[in-house]
Amino acid sequence: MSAIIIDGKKISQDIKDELKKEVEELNQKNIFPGLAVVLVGNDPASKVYVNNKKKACEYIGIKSFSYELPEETTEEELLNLIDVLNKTKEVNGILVQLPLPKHIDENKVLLSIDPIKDVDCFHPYNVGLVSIGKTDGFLPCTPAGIVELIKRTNIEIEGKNCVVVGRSNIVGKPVSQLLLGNNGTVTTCHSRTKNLSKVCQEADILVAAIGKAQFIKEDMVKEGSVLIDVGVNRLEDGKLCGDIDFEGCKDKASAITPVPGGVGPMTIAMLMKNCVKAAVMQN
Ligand SMILES: Nc1nc2c(c(=O)[nH]1)N[C@@H](CN(C=O)c1ccc(C(=O)N[C@@H](CCC(=O)O)C(=O)O)cc1)CN2
Repeated sequence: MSAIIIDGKKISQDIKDELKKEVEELNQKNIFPGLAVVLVGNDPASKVYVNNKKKACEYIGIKSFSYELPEETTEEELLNLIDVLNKTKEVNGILVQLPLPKHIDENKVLLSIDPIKDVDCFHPYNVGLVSIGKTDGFLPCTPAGIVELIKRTNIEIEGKNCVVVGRSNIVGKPVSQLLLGNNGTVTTCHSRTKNLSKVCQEADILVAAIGKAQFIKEDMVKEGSVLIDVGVNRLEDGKLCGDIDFEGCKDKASAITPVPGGVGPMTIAMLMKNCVKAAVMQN
């Protein structure tokens, strides 16, 4: 069997085009969405992601306010900036790029963002809303991107055995919640899960968010399953790869996301969607 390669680049471009139109209509009603993008430190990957977010804003017509702060920025300075952004009317969404430098308490920072401007959907208030099935507000970007990829490929989630490998706050836990909200039967696995291979072999939809290059091998996946790869790992030769052994699994799956060009671009598209939603909610 030859799997459908789910094209995250194309689907994310479709979403950005839809949002561009929506923003043009909002502008007619004097609504001008704005996003504050905050980067602390010198992490090279974070710099790339932040630049891509600013480019996406420009394409869609969202005004971006950029704050690139030095590595030595104190927690208090960052909290003060967020306080100002919380009160700035032109800023509808606040994004603090993660990871933050070690001396800054990430939870404290995420808690300080006004939930109505929390376009990453990291604030416990918004996380709570998603967990009780309220999905008309902000949705967590990578998890919502995964669900969107599945739906736009016309794959049914309802009644499917969904296995999520990874339990991070950014991906594993929230994607499990969203799949459950879509009536999937969800198992969340982690480093202490017993018989992981056996659990994965039962998956109709397998989401790999482990952070280990090519961890999911062909013998761990079911024939005809849908494989979603959240990993972004760099191999010794400098090439990017996911948490799934793409070459080994692609002929066994019915659909699979590549890395790069699968889930990654969807994270930014869904962030943009939340920004537009934020502007609408605040007006
Ligand atoms: N505040 C946030 N911080 C972080 C998030 C987040 O959603 N909000 N997620 C990740 C990083 N991230 C977005 O910020 C992100 C990661 C990867 C991609 C992406 O498009 N990946 C490409 C490959 C990229 C490359 O060439 O290196 C792909 O998979 O095709 C986009 C966004 C952690 N921090």
